[in-house]
Amino acid sequence: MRRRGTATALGAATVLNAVANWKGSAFGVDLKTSAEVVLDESPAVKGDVPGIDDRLIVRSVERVLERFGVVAGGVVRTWSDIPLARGLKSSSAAANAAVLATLDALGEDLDPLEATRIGVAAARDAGVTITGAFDDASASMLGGVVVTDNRRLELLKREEMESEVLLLVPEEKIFSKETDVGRSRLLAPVADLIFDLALAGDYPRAMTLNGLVYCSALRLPSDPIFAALASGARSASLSGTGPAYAALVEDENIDDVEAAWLHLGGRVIRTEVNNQGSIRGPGWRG
Ligand SMILES: Nc1ncnc2c1ncn2[C@@H]1O[C@H](COP(=O)(O)OP(=O)(O)OP(=O)(O)O)[C@@H](O)[C@H]1O
Ligand SMILES: O=C(O)C1=C[C@@H](O)[C@@H](O)[C@H](O)C1
Repeated sequence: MRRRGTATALGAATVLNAVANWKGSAFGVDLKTSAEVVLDESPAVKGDVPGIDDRLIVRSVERVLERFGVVAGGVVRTWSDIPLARGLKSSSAAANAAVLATLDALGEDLDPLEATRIGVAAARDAGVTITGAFDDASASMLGGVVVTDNRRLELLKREEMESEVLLLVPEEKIFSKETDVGRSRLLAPVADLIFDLALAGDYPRAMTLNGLVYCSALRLPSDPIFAALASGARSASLSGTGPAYAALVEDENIDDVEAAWLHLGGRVIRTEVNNQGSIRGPGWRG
């Protein structure tokens, strides 16, 4: 038996970080991770991604095999243009791509949210997340903007959103598992208010408030948020646990926001909200 499967999943950016109160909101962006899974009769699943801890993608493949009662080994590989450990959901995209590529190899189908929950369980197994990050995983899988309850693994809302997106990506890496959970959770009552804004569909205001609150909790600079707003961005926030920032920007202001952010150091990526979501089968491959 030798079966090969492929898939491509999205990066995402934050409207509301769920670490404070387990409720989160995020939107898919046009950055991608592709995975290839080759299943065979070898005794174990192995990762082949030089320089990256492969436990997350190996567990993602293993959990899909367990779900279908298949005994197999093999290899999982990924290619990505999502900067790692910056808050842009590289882990959610890697897990989703590995899950979908395994389904592709097996010729099996799962409801997209069930597939997402398998990736979240693998992220917990691999210890790369605080809440399971079902918000990020759903945005990566479904595209558009989502609002979720990460404790109950429930999708509360999803809608399409049209916007250009700018990302400021500092050099430094911050792994989600190392975030300051204690300081974040002190702000849970404020996060509840941001959640109400997100659930009401007021994503820009929710996002900017989230950014100010989490920059303060995590002792990260809020200057990129003010610089983006001063240059005409509709909203800006720290993304996830940082250190990257995301802004929703109208076409005519993109050059100004990009110039303001370039002054702050780091890389600026121009992208847009992706409403299509992750796809199974051959696609983009970095
Ligand atoms: N392309 C990839 N292939 C395999 N594993 C990956 C890949 N990208 C990320 N990962 C896994 O995800 C881990 C990083 O997860 P982490 O949550 O810290 O970063 P992030 O998802 O980019 O940030 P955030 O969750 O704040 O958006 C890596 O250590 C690795 O285990
Ligand atoms: O690890 C986690 O549980 C999370 C990490 C960040 O990406 C957050 O944005 C997300 O809401 C939750």
